[in-house]
Amino acid sequence: MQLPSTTITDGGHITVKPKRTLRLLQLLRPHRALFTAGMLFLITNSLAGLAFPELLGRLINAGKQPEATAYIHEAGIALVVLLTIQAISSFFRTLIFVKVAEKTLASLRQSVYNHLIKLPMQFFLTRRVGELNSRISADISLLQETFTNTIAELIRQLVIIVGGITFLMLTSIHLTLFMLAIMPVMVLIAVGFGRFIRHFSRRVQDQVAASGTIVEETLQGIFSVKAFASEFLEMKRYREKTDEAARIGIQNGKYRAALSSFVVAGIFGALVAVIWRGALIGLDTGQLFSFVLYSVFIGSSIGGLAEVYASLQKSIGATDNLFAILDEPAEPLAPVTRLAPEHTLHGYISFRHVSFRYPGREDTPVLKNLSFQAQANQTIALIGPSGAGKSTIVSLLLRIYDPTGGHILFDQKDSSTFPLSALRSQIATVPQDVFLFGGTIAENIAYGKQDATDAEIIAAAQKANAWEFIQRMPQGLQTIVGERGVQLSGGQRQRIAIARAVLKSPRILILDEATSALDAESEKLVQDALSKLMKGRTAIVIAHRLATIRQADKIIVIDKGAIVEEGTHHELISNEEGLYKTLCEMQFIQ
Ligand SMILES: Nc1ncnc2c1ncn2[C@@H]1O[C@H](COP(=O)(O)OP(=O)(O)OP(=O)(O)O)[C@@H](O)[C@H]1O
Repeated sequence: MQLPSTTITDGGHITVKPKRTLRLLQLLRPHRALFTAGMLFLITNSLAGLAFPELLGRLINAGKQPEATAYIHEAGIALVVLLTIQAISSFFRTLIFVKVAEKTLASLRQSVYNHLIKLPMQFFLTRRVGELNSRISADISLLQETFTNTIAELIRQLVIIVGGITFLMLTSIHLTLFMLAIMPVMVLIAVGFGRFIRHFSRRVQDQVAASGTIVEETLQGIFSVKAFASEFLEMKRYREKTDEAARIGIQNGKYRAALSSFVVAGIFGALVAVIWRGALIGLDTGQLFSFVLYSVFIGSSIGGLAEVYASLQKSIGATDNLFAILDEPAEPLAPVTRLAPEHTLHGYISFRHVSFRYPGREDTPVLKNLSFQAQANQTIALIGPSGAGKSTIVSLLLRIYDPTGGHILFDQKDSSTFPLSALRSQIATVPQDVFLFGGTIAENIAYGKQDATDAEIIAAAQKANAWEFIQRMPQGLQTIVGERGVQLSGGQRQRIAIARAVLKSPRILILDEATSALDAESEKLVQDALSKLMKGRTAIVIAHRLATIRQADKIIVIDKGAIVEEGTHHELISNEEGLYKTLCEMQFIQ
């Protein structure tokens, strides 16, 4: 995948760069008013949290004041008010951030999908679809966390650190500096240590998983284990893996033990040192109490900041991946509402000296200087051995790819002068491997024409010889086809695809004959439907069974990307030396 120039990867580690952070924040732009409101609640919430230790300190000290009861009530009520403000602001802050995150992610999902579906075929050639899909959903979930929590946490922690230090400075600059010299260092060491341990725990889990795999595999393949008498070998392998897991686990335990003593000695030690020093310089109980509480707040915010930074780095990596997809140039597609007269096809097709190499396989010419014509309403059959280049011709016709040499003309005009969507909307394909979507039969037929009425769908199904079997199904047109149409037979799927093409009523028809033979009856139904469909249209037929193309106006024999013969069945069959004759003989056709 082509990554944008701003991506900086350093041994798999992604560093935060301002430009990339900005790109992440730009996603929030449409919701900036709502986001700002959320920010206000967040800041209110953080400030209220900040006042908490101070007020608590006052409450503790209130007993020593001359009119103790009044002071105690005052401080107590102030704390209740504070907690109410905190509760309310916390509610709205969470609500608003979730709203912003959900809206942002929905539009991000939509733009990534909308872009992805418009990317040219060559993008998909080098990527695994499953991987792309899980990548995108993982990256988007990461961003969900960022927009709901991470950004808010970052702000909250900054407010607490800055505000907390200010409060402390007001109490005692000397003690604050003392605290700052030891507390953050201890916290950061603890965070770093914690991360190291987490990495170690992952290694333990991997080892345990590896030993689990041995159990699973050997039990599934227990027959082979016994047949090869390898029980003792497997026992040894399992012992090694589990012993290793135990060894790493014990080592991990040592680090954990060290961390907990460090937390007790280091962090609590730092707190003790602060209280000690504070007592020495004469702070009273209340002041000392709020001082310690602020120190804890600040310490945990510094620790939290390190986590937030790591999580932001991951999100920026995720946005880089998503933006890399968005930065890929898409096909210039636009919805076809009405065909302009100059873009209406009349059915004449001409290949002129067309050459082609697949992107990424530039060293292998697939089509070599290919020229042929199809007059309007003619049927042209493409035949030739497997790998000759027949499907490639179809891909070029649909402009899935553009030729690397030569031209393809529709009605004497270069194919590149037609808008892609306008061109494709006038061509229908009935492919070999019919792909049916998981919806109803009606939806699948209407794929050729989204606004088709039920009557039109039924008429198309009748023309495609599909109506009879659809009618026999309990739910008729509303029958749900299973994933990839598994509940339908090959012949039935083909007839649905034909009905789709009937409904689309294309000017040009591309038929890729199924290689797997249908039974005689299905074959006849499919052939009948196809003959009806081909009438009055230009048809390009990729034929595997030569018996079906005798009536073609022209048969083009392709071998290794070049045309080796061209003519009608009768012309070609009389050439004793020809490839067509040989192929016919192999299929017992006279
Ligand atoms: N996406 C691709 N990337 C690279 N090479 C490809 C790609 N698709 C096909 N090819 C190569 O192009 C050549 C022509 O393939 P094509 O699918 O057009 O042949 P075909 O005549 O339709 O074969 P079949 O009858 O088996 O379907 C083959 O050598 C094939 O390996």
